[in-house]
Amino acid sequence: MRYSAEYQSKLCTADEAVKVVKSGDWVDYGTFANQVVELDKALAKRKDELENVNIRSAARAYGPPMTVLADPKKESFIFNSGHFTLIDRRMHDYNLCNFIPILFRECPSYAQYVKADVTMIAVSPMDEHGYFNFGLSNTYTKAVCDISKKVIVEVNPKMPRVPGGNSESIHISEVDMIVEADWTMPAIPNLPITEVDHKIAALVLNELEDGACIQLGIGGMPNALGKLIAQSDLKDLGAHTEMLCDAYLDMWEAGKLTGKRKNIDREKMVFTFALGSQKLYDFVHNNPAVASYPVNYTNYPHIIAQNDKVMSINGVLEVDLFGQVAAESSGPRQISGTGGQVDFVEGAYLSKGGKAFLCLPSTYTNKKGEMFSRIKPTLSPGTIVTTPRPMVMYLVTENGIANMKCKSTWERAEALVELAHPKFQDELIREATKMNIWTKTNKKPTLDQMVS
Ligand SMILES: CC(=O)SCCNC(=O)CCNC(=O)[C@H](O)C(C)(C)COP(=O)(O)OP(=O)(O)OC[C@H]1O[C@@H](n2cnc3c(N)ncnc32)[C@H](O)[C@@H]1OP(=O)(O)O
Ligand SMILES: CCCC(=O)O
Repeated sequence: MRYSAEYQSKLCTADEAVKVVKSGDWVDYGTFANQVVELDKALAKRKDELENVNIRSAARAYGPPMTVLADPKKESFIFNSGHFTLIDRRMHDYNLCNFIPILFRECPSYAQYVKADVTMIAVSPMDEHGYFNFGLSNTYTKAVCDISKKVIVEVNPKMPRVPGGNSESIHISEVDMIVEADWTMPAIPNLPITEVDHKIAALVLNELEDGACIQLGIGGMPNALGKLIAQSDLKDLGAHTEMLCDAYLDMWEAGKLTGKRKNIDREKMVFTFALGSQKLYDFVHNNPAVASYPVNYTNYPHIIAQNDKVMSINGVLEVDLFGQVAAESSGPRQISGTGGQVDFVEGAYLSKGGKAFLCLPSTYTNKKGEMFSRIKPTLSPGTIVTTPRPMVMYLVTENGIANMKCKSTWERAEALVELAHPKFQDELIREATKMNIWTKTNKKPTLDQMVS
């Protein structure tokens, strides 16, 4: 094979490869399933030789990195993440991970602001033309490799080779070192579908039409919706999404996802990362029906909007009576991230016939069994707004669906009280009255009083 001599010359052990890391370096671990395993273990072994090495990543799909476990005092390794999964969140709870606020679509362009000394990325085996495919995560991987002083790939035959629109692979000539590995891709179990998920999904289903182009976020509700769509009469749906999850497989297997009515990437399921079951990973391998693109393609609103009837369906944590949406923190506790939420809310709104749905169960029950309303008079102190109120379109709970566009603050409050759990509605009305956004009961001043 043409590139085998070059491959052999760059091939080394993980221990040899990580010698390139120096104290004070920034090391990029990439996103989701492309985060390296063997190189991380090898780097952890250098704990006593290194200090102040910052690791940058987003959305960890495995357990905590060995570099973090080996150095809980953060003398040698400081772990940073631009988006929290359960794993990043737990590390952050224990002060073992920093959060970097990002707009996911902008990540490839952050290359101009960051120091990137070493990038380590898991890839699929090299093809006959000398390319390593990024497999399950296209995201901003190529952009960070492009600016990195050294690039190390961890080649894994279990990483699917995913056809791409662009930036889905790196050529051996751009790689400094190659390490081989054989770990299993992180499979995310299908989240159980609750009755509330099912009710929310059914409300969203009512809004969908033939030819819609679907973006689904993470969680049990999108999976419920995928299953409902699979059983529905809907036809010729398309997929242009940030995350490809198992719900798309359900829709595909039911013959719903033809992509025939898409205006761009016709007949292709477009995404920037895949996260789900091994069945999903087998599905994307060498499959001409899918195309991975970098996140600055999948997530830019003006690109999203080139397809008609874009239906964006994402999860949120809390909403206040003013319609501000919190999807990433509860008080100051970072739970998730902005991710691509605002990208798709805006992209769907701009799409002809498009709709953006932000969905939440009306209540949250904490570990002590106490139940709270997720619709709050005001967001709790410290809670971060993810989608600002003028951008918000449809809000959905198990109790109903409401379009916030063009609604005044009092109309929003009324609609949100309707979406709340009945147990909390009276209290919300009392608070709305105090805040002067409940015109049903508020005594409005007379004109004389107003001008005096
Ligand atoms: C991957 C994609 O989604 S692509 C689409 C665009 N991206 C986004 O929309 C990003 C923002 N959205 C998200 O990250 C998610 O949709 C979320 C976090 C809002 C919901 O995701 P889910 O998986 O349904 O969240 P889940 O119910 O598991 O809760 C996550 C955590 O938040 C906690 N939590 C949830 N609701 C609340 C609340 N109202 N108050 C306090 N904590 C809460 C849970 O206890 C859990 O914490 P724990 O794991 O430490 O126990
Ligand atoms: C890394 C971003 C994932 C998300 O949008 O939720």
